[in-house]
Order: sequence, then structure tokens, then C-alpha cells
Amino acid sequence: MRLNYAETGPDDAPVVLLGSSLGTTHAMWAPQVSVLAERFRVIAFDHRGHGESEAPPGPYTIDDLGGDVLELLDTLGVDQASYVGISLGGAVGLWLAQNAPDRFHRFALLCPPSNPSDDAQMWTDRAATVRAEGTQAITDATLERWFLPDFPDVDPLRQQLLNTPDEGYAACCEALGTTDLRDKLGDITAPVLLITTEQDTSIPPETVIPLASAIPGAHLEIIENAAHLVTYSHPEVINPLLLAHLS
Ligand SMILES: O=C(O)CC1=CCC(=O)O1
Repeated sequence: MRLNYAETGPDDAPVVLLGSSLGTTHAMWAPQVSVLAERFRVIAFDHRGHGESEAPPGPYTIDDLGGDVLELLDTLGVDQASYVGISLGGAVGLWLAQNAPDRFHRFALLCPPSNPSDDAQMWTDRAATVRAEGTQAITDATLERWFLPDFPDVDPLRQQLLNTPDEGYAACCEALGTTDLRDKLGDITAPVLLITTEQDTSIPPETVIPLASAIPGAHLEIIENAAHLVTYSHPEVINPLLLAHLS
């Protein structure tokens, strides 16, 4: 699987991978990249089915998405990295922490979905809607979950969602609808920073907070007055937390 990625920062610095949310591209990390690249070789990638990465027909699984990241590390010749992921990228991070512990130093996982719980049907329905009508059918509702109403600059993210291949988006919904990462949380050995937000209606805080007790040594931050895409809306809060955890 060929994943598209953008690399910033010194070649010889420690590597940090950035894994983005469903319906976005690596460009969603713009508010983090310049800050992290002062200390790290930052590699922000597009999941399969997103951005400029390959978009094979779905359904996809979390094993596919996590395996793609390991293949990317192999292609780049990187033995070990740290990993920051939000939302879908956070779920992939949980999978990597459980399935490839020798490849990663530290994880920062924001608003990660760990299981579909009552939402499995919602993911199936959303995949069907997007296959039938395109991502424009879910764009307004998605932006309302991503940002609080007073956030001014949603257009770049709207465009990323509209440009996401319909099949890639739908196939990643199916991955989220069939992923349950709760069983092996206690086996995670890497230091994990978990971040949730008070007003996240996509992956509500009550689904993230229990992960902090289940992952040995995990540190939890709950951000006030923020919705799902907190990296984009609140970089002034998130960037210092990432730097402190990764450094
Ligand atoms: O679109 C949403 O509801 C937000 C979301 C959930 C998982 C993900 O990656 O994005």
C-alpha cells in the first residue's frame, strides 16, 4: 500500500508520525508541523483511502490501516518512531501500541475510538450514505461535530472532507465499525498521552477516559471548551502537551 506523506524537519532528528482523522489529509496537522519540526523529523501521512494515498475498494480493517503504517516505516528505513494520532489516527495508534511495541517510543492519542459499542450500525449506515451520495451528504453534520459553532475557519477542513474519495471514507467507516481495541490495552508498554475534549460528540470523553485507567501509566488530559478536531482548533493548548510528552 502506497501511503502519501509529507516530511518536515531535520533528517537526523527523532521521527514523529502524525496520523489524521477520518475524512481529512495530513494537511490537518499544519498547526502542529512547524512547531514539532523544530525538534523532530515529522512525517504526516494520509491513511489509505484518503488524500493522495491509494484508495483500494473496501471494506478496510484496523489491521490494514495499522499494517500500512508499519510498511511506511519500513519503506522510509525508520526502525523506531513516536506516533501522534487523532480520531481514526488515534485508533490506528492504539493498534500500533498493541501490535508493534518494538517500533515505537511514545504515543499521543487524541479522541481515539477504541470500539464501536452502540455505534456499529451508525458506521455501516454512514458508509452506505457516502457510497450512495458522496461525502458532501455528511459534510455539514461532520463539521458540527468537529468544531464548536464559534470556530471561524472550517473551510480548509470542509474541503479535505469533500475531496476524500467516497470509497476510502466509507471503507474506513467500516474499519471503525468492526474495531474493538479494548482487550489488550493492559499490554501496552509505551508511554501514552491520551487527550479528550469536553464537547466531543464524535468520540465522547466518557469513551476515552476509561482507556486511561486500562493503559498502564497513561496520562490523561481533558480539554475544556473544545470539540473533536482539537489539534486544529486549539493548537496553543495541544502543541505544548505534545512537545512535553514527546521530548
Ligand atoms: O466524523 C466524525 O464523527 C469524527 C470521527 C470519528 C472517528 C474519526 O476519525 O473521525
